[in-house]
Order: sequence, then C-alpha cells, then structure tokens
Amino acid sequence: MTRNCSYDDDDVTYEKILSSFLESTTSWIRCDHEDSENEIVNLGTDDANEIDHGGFDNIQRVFFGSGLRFWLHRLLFLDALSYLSHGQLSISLNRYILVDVDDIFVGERGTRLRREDVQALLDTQERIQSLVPGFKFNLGFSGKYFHHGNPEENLGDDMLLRNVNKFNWFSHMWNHQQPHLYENQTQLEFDMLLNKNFGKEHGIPTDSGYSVAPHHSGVYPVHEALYAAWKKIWNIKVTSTEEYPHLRPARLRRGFIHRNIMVLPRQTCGLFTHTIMIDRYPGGREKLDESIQGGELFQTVVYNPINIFMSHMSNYGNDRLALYTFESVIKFLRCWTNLKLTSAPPHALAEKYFSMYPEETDPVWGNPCQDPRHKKIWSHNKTCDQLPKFLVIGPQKTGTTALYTFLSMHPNISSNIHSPETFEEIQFFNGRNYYRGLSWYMDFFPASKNTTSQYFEKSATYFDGEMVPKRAHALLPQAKLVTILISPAKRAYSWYQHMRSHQDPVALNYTFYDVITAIDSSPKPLRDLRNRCLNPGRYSQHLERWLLYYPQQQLHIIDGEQLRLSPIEIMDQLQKFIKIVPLYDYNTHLRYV
Ligand SMILES: Nc1ncnc2c1ncn2[C@@H]1O[C@H](COP(=O)(O)OS(=O)(=O)O)[C@@H](OP(=O)(O)O)[C@H]1O
Repeated sequence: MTRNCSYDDDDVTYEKILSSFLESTTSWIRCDHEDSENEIVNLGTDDANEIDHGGFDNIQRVFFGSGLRFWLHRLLFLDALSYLSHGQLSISLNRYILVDVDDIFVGERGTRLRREDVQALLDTQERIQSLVPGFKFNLGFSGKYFHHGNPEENLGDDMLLRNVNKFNWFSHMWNHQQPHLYENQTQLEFDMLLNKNFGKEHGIPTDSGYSVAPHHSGVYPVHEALYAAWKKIWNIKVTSTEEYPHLRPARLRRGFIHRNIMVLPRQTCGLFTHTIMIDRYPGGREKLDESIQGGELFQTVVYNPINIFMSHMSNYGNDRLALYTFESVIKFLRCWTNLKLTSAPPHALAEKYFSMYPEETDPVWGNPCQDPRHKKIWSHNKTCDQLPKFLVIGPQKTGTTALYTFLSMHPNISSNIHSPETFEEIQFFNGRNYYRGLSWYMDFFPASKNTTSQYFEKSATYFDGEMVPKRAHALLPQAKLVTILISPAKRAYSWYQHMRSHQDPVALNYTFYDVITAIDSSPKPLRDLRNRCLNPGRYSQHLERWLLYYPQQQLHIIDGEQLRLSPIEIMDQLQKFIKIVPLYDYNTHLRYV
C-alpha cells in the first residue's frame, strides 16, 4: 500500500486501502506528512491490506492479509473500524500527556542533575511545548535530599529552583520513606509538613493537590494513614499509581477514588532509576527506539487517552534518556498519527479521566496476598489470616442467625467481632461500608495465634447484593460460600412479619397479600416492601450471579427446613465442606425441640 493519500486504482470492487479513510479528519494515520508526496510505505506484502466495497453483497470489508503485528496495521485497523462503521466505532484522537519526574533531588552523588542537565531539561521542555500545548515537566520533590549531591550537582539543584516557575511541582515524601512503613499517622503528618515547609521556604508551589508516594507505597493497597495525612497536610485530591489493580498487564491498569482522592493509572515509559546510560538499557538503543517507533511506548499513548508517565530524575542527567525518549515519541506520534497531544495539570486530568470512565469511580479491593508486589508495600501489621475463610451469604429470613450461632459454638471457628452499627453482620461487600476500605474490614478480624482456627463472616444481605459476588471474589477468591434456601414464599412472609414486628408502617397498614400483589402504580413504599419480600427469593437469578465469579465447588447450599429439623446432620455436612478440624460433635450440644 502506498502512503500517498491520492492513491487510485482501476478496480472498483477491490482496491488497496482507500484513500478516503486515510484522508478523513478522524483518521489515526497521518497522510499530510511532509515527505509523503512520493513516499511509499510498505505495510506488509503488496496485497496485504485491501478493501472490498461490497459490490457483490453490499457488505464492505477491509482485509488484513498479514495480521496486526506491525504497528501501522493496528492504526489502520482502528481507521478501518471507524470507516466501516461510519464513525460509530471510533475513538477520540485527543491524548493527554503528563510526565512526572519523581525524586528530583533524590539520587546518588554522581548520578544527579548538573546545570547542563537542567538547561537541557528546559530546552527540551520548550521544544515539547511547541508540539504539546500546556506541557510542563511535573517535578516531585523530597526536600531532605536538596543539596545532597556533589558541588556541581548542588548547582544543578539551585538552577532548578531559579527556574521554579517554569515547571509544575508536586510533593513526594520528605525523606523518600515509603508511607506504608509509618504505622503512626502523626509521624507521617510530621514528615509531610517538613516537606511542605521546605517547599514554601524555597518558593516551590505547594498547591497542586497532587502527590505521588515513593514506590507506590500506601496508594494501593491502601494505607489509610497516607490518605488521611495527604488530605490533612497537603489537601491532596489526585495521585497516580501503576499498581491498581496490578502492575501487569499494563493495559489493564485502572483508576479509582478513595476518600475523595482520585487515583489515576500511571504508565511506564521503560526507563527506571538504574537505566541512566544507554548501554544499560536492556537491548540498547535499538530496543529503546523500537519502543518509541511504533513499539510499546508509542502504543501506550495510542491506546490511553490520558497518560501519566513515571520517570526519575536520574533519567534526565547522565545520558538524558528521558529527554530523548519523550521528545522522540512525541515527534513520532506527531509524524505518523493525527492524535492531538495536549497536557494539563493532574487535577484537570483526573476530572477528565473519571468523566470518561465513571464506572471506575468505585474501587474493587483485591487481596494484597495474591500479588507479591502488593504484599511488599502493605502494612507489616496486616496478615491475610485476618480475612474470613468462608461467608454465610444469606438470604435474610432463612435461618442465618441460627446457623451463625451453631458455627460460633465450634472451638476452631470464629466470627468477626461485632459491629456497633450492624451487630454480628459487617455488611461490607454491599452498601457504603465497602468505601471504608479493606483495613476497616480487616479490623473486624483481629490477628490470632491459632492457625487452625477459621474466620467466617455472616451477612444475610450479601446473597442478593448486585455488586457483592464481584467484590467478594476480588478479595476472597478462595472463600467458600454458604447459603440457606427455604421456600421463597415462606421467606417473603417471614420478612413481612419481621417488618411488622419492627413497627414498619407499611407492613402494619397493608396485608401480606396487598404487599406481594402491589403493582408498578402502587405507592412507592408499598413497592419497596414488595421488593424486599420478593426479590431475595429469586434464588436462581442471584445464584447465577455468584456462579459467574465462584466455581460451584465453593458453594454449599443448605436446605433451611433441614437446618430446622436435622441441625446435627446439616452441621456435620457443613464442617466437611469447610474442611474444619477437629470435627465438632454437635450431637452433644444441639437438640431439635
Ligand atoms: N434452627 C433453625 N433452623 C432454621 N431456621 C430457623 C432456626 N431457628 C430459627 N429459624 C428461623 O429463621 C428465621 C430467621 O432467619 P434469619 O436468622 O436468617 O433472619 S434475619 O435475616 O437474620 O433477620 C426465623 O423465621 P420466622 O420464624 O419465619 O421469622 C426463624 O424462625
């Protein structure tokens, strides 16, 4: 295929990729390239990519003869989707880029910025600004390490401060300490304050509302003390991490909001603290250029509307690989795509991100013990034994309290400690408690020395909670689930009686028949009661949702009538299901009366 946009062909049914979709303003591939007039770009074999106008069957097709491994083919594929769907399947061409330079003063002597490096930083920034409106390097500072270089490097520090207004700034930790190592919030606040005072004394703006934690520590898995101290000392509104939900695969990184702090996904540019010289870059310059020219870094920008890049100060000194990398990839993007590159401060990017992906607002708490990286940056006071091994999920009015009592009799089974609000039930995975975070949940399960003991949690509203299976599975994928079922009609009636005994005015004023036959035009309170009577009883619907996440071997269904009539037998079966040892002899403790 030629890249010359005036490509023409005599064949009316099949032709090489149509000029029209490359000429369109929404096209990904840029055709007005300076030297494109006579340029021929080979996109694979000669007839690798063709369009069929649908002359025979009225269905237009684009053929990709040699797959999508070549980067230009991928762009072409996006263009093809857009072209064939008449714009319905097209993604915006706007791309935001923010480059964080973490640890602007932190680095071993001999690897830090000298004045020439700072000048290069300023010069490159200026050139990038002409390609990416609004672009400024975003410098993260840990004040304790200011002037900790050799004399030349200390002059570099001074030059950064002389140019303080040319950059954006954000706070790192004062001493570059990982926040999850602070158990004491007061100490964390104290150290944050030191950094803030340093910033003020040196004319560094302290109002960006953005911060980044060293090594992602405390951001995810969440360290509550960090969020609280960030809010209090810095009024932080935005942060970013590579760790949510996991570092890899990078394309699945997402954002979430916790305690009103917006956590944005962060992209990796391929440069790390130790890759400061090109000969230490894995694979050398060839590999770096591969990443820039259509490879991983290029595609990161292509596929992410908002890009916050992670880079370190040492990448800007030495061989200045970061300057080379960012300027080159931006130029390459500008040369080969119609992407519109801009930059904006973190808060604006965060607002934009969550308006684009509102479904990411709610976090999904994963299990830190299932990711070795997360375990490393998790409070040392926490252990995964502080989580339940099985859940009694309800539904309500099926005998869950009786089952809870029987289980609690077992010497090696413990429930959570009671909640002041919801008593024996924590009700974490449904409702607002979930937003209180994992630490809040784990505090209900104090660390125990008895390793053979099993924690369980009973919350009868879990059964029919829309979000519960997904959330429970994210945190407790190995957990066993116990549900009790009785006739849905009996359950509905039991709930109605329950509400009457709690003096619910609707239940008192209407008969059970009135409630369950309420129609959509009935008063809302009546419909609400009807829903609470009937909806949890739609057993198959709720069980199907649980089984989307958990294998059926992890689910144990108890017949509620049997629990009433033969509790000993039921408890023996349950003990075997949860594999608890020793087996407790309920025969000597329970009797059906
Ligand atoms: N041992 C035993 N086995 C089976 N069922 C029993 C048992 N003990 C009590 N019950 C009946 O369970 C009903 C209360 O269920 P829950 O404890 O799940 O109710 S709640 O959701 O916690 O309010 C409640 O039903 P109703 O009598 O219809 O209200 C209890 O009678």
